[in-house]
Amino acid sequence: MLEENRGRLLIACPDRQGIVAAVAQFLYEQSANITASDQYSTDASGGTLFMRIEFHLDGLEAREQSLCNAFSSLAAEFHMAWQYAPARQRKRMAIFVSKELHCLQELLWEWQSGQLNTDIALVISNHDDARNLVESLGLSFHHVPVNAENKAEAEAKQLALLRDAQIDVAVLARYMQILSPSFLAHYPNRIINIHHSFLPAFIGRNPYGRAYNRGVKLIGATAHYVTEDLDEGPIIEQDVTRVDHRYDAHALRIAGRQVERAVLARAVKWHLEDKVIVHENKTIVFA
Ligand SMILES: Nc1nc2c(c(=O)[nH]1)N[C@@H](CN(C=O)c1ccc(C(=O)N[C@@H](CCC(=O)O)C(=O)O)cc1)CN2
Repeated sequence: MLEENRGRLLIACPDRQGIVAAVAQFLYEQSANITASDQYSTDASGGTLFMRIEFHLDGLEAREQSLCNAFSSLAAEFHMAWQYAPARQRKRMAIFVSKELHCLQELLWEWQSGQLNTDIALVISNHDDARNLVESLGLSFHHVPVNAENKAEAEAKQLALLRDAQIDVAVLARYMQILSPSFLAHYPNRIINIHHSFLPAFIGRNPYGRAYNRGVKLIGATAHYVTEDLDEGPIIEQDVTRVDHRYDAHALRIAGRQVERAVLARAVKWHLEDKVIVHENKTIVFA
């Protein structure tokens, strides 16, 4: 379907009868055709309604300002928090990586194969290990070393790179530096991290080593939006795989890579397609 004529509306509001009908009627009156619609209510008697609607409208770009102005009246009537996103606007993505490259490789492969509808504007790393891989694809690579002494300066460099590249979303693909609150404030719910455990188990450093010591029978990975609370941001996607007593900590790390890369790729794809709503440190994913 032609992307330039496709728009998306994400809505969250107090639930009551008639909201879905009112939104559908609004789009009908705008001469739009609904191509996908999904909603979820936490509680039909007074909970919160979440909606994701995709629609087709010929000449959308020229009409979207007036459409949004008109929708804002309906949104006010239903006390909606809402977001409009035209499908034609590919999100510009930055990827942060440290020394483990498997998640970066998965994102690059999915992007190359057309699975991820995004422009990878740059890759930033605190190590140089990913340079050859990234530059072999003609992508921009920036080595920004980070240590306890230069953290503020390093983050200032990173933020300048993100600003100049007009980034919409950043992905921490096994990036092993904790981002400061001031850094995060620039990109609320627009930085996605892959944590290499099934959160909330094993928050923080060395989750596989701790999992080994605990004798777990499952290991997992969690993709979440990054917040000040380490590895406690809104969860977007998770998965697990079975392990047993024969796995040492290194074997757990190797087995975990497959889960990490798949979980991150799904989470990033859903974000790029405007399928994720964040509400009260949780997500509603219209996958
Ligand atoms: N503000 C946030 N920053 C980051 C998060 C997050 O949730 N909030 N996730 C991490 C990734 N991560 C686990 O997935 C993680 C990375 C690094 C460490 C850590 O303790 N690293 C260093 C300390 C580095 C520093 O102070 O910056 C260490 O090994 O001592 C814990 C968890 C990415 N950033």
